[in-house]
Amino acid sequence: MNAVVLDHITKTYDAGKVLAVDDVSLQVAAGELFGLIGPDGAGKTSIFRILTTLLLPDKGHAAVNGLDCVKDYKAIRRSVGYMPGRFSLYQDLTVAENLHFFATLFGTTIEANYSLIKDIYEQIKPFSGRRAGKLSGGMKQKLALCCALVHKPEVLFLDEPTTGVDAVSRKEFWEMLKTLKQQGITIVVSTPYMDEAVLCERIALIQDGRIMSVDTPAKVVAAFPVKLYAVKAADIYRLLTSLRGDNSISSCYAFGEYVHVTFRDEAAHDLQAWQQTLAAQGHEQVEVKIISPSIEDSFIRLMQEKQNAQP
Ligand SMILES: Nc1ncnc2c1ncn2[C@@H]1O[C@H](COP(=O)(O)OP(=O)(O)OP(=O)(O)O)[C@@H](O)[C@H]1O
Repeated sequence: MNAVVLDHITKTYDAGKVLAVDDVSLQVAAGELFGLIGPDGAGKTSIFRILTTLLLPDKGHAAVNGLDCVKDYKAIRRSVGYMPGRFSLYQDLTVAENLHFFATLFGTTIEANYSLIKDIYEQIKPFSGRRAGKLSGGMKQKLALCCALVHKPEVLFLDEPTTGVDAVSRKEFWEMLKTLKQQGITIVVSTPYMDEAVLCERIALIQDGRIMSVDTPAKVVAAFPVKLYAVKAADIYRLLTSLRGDNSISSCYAFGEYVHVTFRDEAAHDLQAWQQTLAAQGHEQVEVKIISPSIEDSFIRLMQEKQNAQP
């Protein structure tokens, strides 16, 4: 069964002036760890708010566990956990008080479902008397996750849970999600970090309210239609400027210390000859290689294809 269904969902704001979600359809299977991947303003929060019954769509239907997000909102609210992008915690309440508060809201107790949160809560238990406002980002994130889990939800919605959190806490967080998944919970998580996409079973790449691709991370990357090259030189800015002036190049963008390049034609490009051409143009310490695309490369490619398709 599908745990989450979006069927041609559209959402606008400001009397239709802002199109936040544009005819989105997708399904998440029960027990899946599904990622909604896209930059700020892509429409991720709007989708989460529709699925958690906090926002009405303009058009389309949405369902969670077979329940309609409009008609069955009360039943959905009981059966889902939601960790909003900006922390949902009460800053003046302590760690223990926050957790107790959320348990009481759902008519349960911390003890009733303690096995589900135990591994996560044990990590913040030494600070149980500390006010939430005085916790580090990583600890707030763990507490917010415990609060979203305390009523044992069947589906967990996590909106950018790792934004603003340090690298170690991010890694730990994804480990926790894997454990929760093993316990049968369906997880829908959004992130602007493309490197986190590979940690999901399936992903939807979203931009300007539209889904550009839905598949496993491996298949999204495998669908990259052309060869991808990485070029570097001592002066990366100068290199980028001269590559942008080359008509045979279809796309080029800075990517870490390299520039990623695709060509208009798929003829074999002699790496050595290209390196020599760039050196003859005055570029120093030139390095050219063929690379495998990442999710971010796929995202950029799909975005460009979308832009090119626009009239
Ligand atoms: N209440 C609102 N009124 C007007 N415009 C809004 C409102 N909420 C969101 N928007 C706009 O709708 C679009 C989608 O926003 P949304 O918050 O759903 O995206 P997001 O991917 O979650 O990004 P972010 O991480 O920045 O929240 C953006 O252009 C945003 O500015």
